Amino acid sequence: MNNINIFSEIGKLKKVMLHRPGRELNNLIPELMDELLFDEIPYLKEAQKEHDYFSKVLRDNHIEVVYLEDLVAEIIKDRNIKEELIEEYILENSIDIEKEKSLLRQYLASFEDEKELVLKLMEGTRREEIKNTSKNSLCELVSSNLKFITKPMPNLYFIRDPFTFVGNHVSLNKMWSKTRNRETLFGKYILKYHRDFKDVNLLYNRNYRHSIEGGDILVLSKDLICIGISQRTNPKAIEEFCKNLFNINSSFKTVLAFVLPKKREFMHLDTVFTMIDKDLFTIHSTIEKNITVYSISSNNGELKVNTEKGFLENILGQYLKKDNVKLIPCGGSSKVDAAREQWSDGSNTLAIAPREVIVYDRNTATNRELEENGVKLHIIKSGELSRGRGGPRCMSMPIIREEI
Ligand SMILES: NC(=O)NCCC[C@H](N)C(=O)O
Repeated sequence: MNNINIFSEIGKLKKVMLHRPGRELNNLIPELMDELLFDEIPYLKEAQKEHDYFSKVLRDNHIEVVYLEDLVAEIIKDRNIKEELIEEYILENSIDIEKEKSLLRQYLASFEDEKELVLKLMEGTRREEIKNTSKNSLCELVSSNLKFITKPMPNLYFIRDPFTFVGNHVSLNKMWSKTRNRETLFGKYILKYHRDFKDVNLLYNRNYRHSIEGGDILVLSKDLICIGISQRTNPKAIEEFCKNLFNINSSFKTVLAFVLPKKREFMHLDTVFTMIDKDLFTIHSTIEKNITVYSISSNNGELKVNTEKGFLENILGQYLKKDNVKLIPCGGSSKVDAAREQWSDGSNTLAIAPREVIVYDRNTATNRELEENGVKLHIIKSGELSRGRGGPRCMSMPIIREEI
């Protein structure tokens, strides 16, 4: 089997990448909440406990768990790569003051331990960590009142979004927000230098103009991918992704593009729709009623786009060659439970095998519906992790799944 093998959302999961929430969460402050895409401040110690339990459930089910921070630490053992990463990180954080840049460079280079350096880049640097006593220019005077030299990256534990393994390939995503595009730098480095990933073909690149995020990309079968046209993913990016996908010698024949409301609570397709089995999905009812779906395929090297007609079950059934596709409503039949539980990622399940999923404990109505449909649940705690607006699927990046 290849180093990367993702031809469904449900094939037995063999290897997955995570990021353990770190001190970046301790750098969240109310005035930066909107910019950093958080609604609340999670309690780090509990968030780590919950995340460690998530990781244990995966390992107890014979899934190899690798951490992004360890992969990056491995490659920066090479001093040249370490320097290159520090330079690019400084550039991406748009620091205008030369003196500050050079102090930050020295500070970061002083981290001997590679993993500590990676965790520091993720955490951000508070102004008090580096003393720049000179206040000669207007920029220096103004920035002396700012709390951070580099801001934290608190969304990194939603590792689903910055890059996405598809088939034997990868999409290094261009993120909708400036803050999250910094996260894709770690993806860039492992895809460029890590022995397990450096020969993988790119379906998209972080320096492309239009945004596409991993939460919008769902690989349903070796033929079919679904992508959300969402707050975060632009139709132009989907066209470029499709061109590359169809040009590369891959098995995929069709991409279904789902039009989503451009709202924070539905920011990605996987906040409203996930795959549980070959013919079973979760859905949020607001989406199901109004959804427009376009199919994209390749016709003599050109993209061919059609508007699909009919119910979502039937559209999916047609492309998956299944007669009875069933959609399980998030929150069951209650509109109140549906709205509450979608907000806390009730629809954001992570399948570790067909009809076997990891879910948050708090979404009791959705979990009941899933069990009534014969789905095996692995329930994890969610008091702190859910505060970032992402669930088990958002917190995982599958690398290898068995084919189904
Ligand atoms: N795939 C996902 O839906 N990921 C959740 C991302 C949550 C994060 N706070 C964000 O706004 O980007």
